[in-house]
Amino acid sequence: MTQKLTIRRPDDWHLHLRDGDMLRAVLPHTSRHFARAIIMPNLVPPVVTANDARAYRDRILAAVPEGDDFTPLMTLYLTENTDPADVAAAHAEGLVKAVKLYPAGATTNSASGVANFSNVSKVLEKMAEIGLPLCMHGEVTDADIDIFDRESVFIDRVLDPIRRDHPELRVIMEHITTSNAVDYVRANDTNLGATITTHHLVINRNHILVGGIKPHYYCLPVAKREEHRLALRDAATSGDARFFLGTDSAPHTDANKLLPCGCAGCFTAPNTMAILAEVFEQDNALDKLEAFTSLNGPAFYGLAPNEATLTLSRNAPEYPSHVDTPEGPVTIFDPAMPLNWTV
Ligand SMILES: NC(=O)N[C@@H](CC(=O)O)C(=O)O
Ligand SMILES: [Zn+2]
Ligand SMILES: [Zn+2]
Repeated sequence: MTQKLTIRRPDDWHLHLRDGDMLRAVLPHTSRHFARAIIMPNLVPPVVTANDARAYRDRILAAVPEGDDFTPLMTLYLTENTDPADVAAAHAEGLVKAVKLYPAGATTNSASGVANFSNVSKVLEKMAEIGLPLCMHGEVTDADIDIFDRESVFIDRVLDPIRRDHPELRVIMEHITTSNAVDYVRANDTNLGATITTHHLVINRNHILVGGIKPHYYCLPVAKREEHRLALRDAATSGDARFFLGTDSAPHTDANKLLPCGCAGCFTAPNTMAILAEVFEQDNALDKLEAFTSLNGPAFYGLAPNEATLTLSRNAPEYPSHVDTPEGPVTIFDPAMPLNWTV
């Protein structure tokens, strides 16, 4: 039995760090294990312009604990008023690594997102031309579409048309949750990748709803049926370079989670690597963990993998149930299974 596993230091290709006190409280849980992360721009107000991204990057860098080596990879929040020239300048100076598309109203802080996709075609054209990837929260928001179908409908109605209009555009389907998304990625070999979260490899919708409602398992896109979780497991552990880790670690205080209308998001930064080692071992794929966490993502983004390494050893990890922040406690994702690997 493998007792130790050394892999290149991982990166997180989808991360929410928030701002201010929350940023300072949660960032160390990422920078301890991860060398880089794609930083989501859904602050209030959102990170829309190159100037916003520069200022946010500097606040993140100021919060990195001494001794940790962490590089935030910034993104811009796409709005219908986004200026293609501002995006191109931010890319040219190396400031941003992607632009993020939120359908208006789809998720946390997405009110400024895109309602009419034809209004962003000039920006997408520019991004295709300069090779700047588009990260997508892939869910439609139509009231008449069932929440469990919103990802698969998005693929047909939004994603596929955008890719046909802009075949050179590099697209990342973020936090995929369905076999439909896995199949779509597998059927397209150019300019398309997908991130998969830690929690969607572990939970299905029963975890949220059986035996009482479990707000800490509520995130968006919402977890689906078991067959979809198994499809995600198969994709993540296959070594297929189009699939890579984006934790979507999304801290909300317990006070904001445990409400009649609670926030969506799972906070997985502290125990993600321990959980993933468990998941990959269960699927006899420990040898594919490095590809998923440390190789496929950089390759898609055209970056070199990290030189530094991270070692996991066979020991039950110890971590608290929550992280204290000045805004209140933030509960750490409970994988609901014993874990046997420690970083
Ligand atoms: N995933 C979530 O459930 N929540 C994210 C937003 C997002 O990634 O959609 C958040 O910012 O809280
Ligand atoms: Zn999202
Ligand atoms: Zn997210």
